Amino acid sequence: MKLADIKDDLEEVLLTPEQIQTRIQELARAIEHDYAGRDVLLVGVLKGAIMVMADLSRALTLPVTMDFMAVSSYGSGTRSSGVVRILKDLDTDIHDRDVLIVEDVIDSGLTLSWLQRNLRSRGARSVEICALLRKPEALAVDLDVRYIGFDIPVDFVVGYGLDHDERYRNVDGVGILKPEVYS
Ligand SMILES: O=P(O)(O)OC[C@H]1O[C@H](OP(=O)(O)OP(=O)(O)O)[C@H](O)[C@@H]1O
Ligand code: HPA
Ligand SMILES: [Mg+2]
Repeated sequence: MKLADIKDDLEEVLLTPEQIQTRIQELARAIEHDYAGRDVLLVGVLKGAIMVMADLSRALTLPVTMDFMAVSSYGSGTRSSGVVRILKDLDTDIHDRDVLIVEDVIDSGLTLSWLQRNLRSRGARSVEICALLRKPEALAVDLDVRYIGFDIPVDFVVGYGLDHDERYRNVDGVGILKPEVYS
């Protein structure tokens, strides 16, 4: 679906598909530079990261391996509960591996703060974060993020993997959801 198909539900368009793809190419160049000659494992955080994972991995000229985790802290609400549950764990042993977590959005930061600590405790050589979006004014924890696509306002956003109650993930860009749609 295109942003235009959900325009009635949107307050405004935040990022067009073109803006997202341009930024993903830039992130890919930075990652290639930093990980040259290393064997990187991309860890996508389901489900939100599916689009970033698909596009970023294909933008890279490095050979990578990919794995996925599913964690949930939101349920169907629009606020993080802070309680992170593993719904699906990695298939990969990450001891001594260079891990790059791929995420769609950093909101409170609670999910990634917990996940980064969890993966580091498994003995990974490095655990860095690449997130397409970050809401600096919503951050509730200090988070060490290596690669960031866009800093955005605190509004609830959907599209390009991001859902509200499981809808809108298949929209090609990112838009701000009208508050009346979720309240
Ligand atoms: O920084 P935080 O406040 O922790 O929020 C960010 C997290 O919340 C969303 O996931 P969600 O739990 O909604 O699952 P989903 O990816 O399946 O939508 C999003 O994809 C991040 O993983
Ligand atoms: O703005 C958001 N949109 C969708 N999912 C989210 N999870 C945290 N913040 C968001
Ligand atoms: Mg979600």
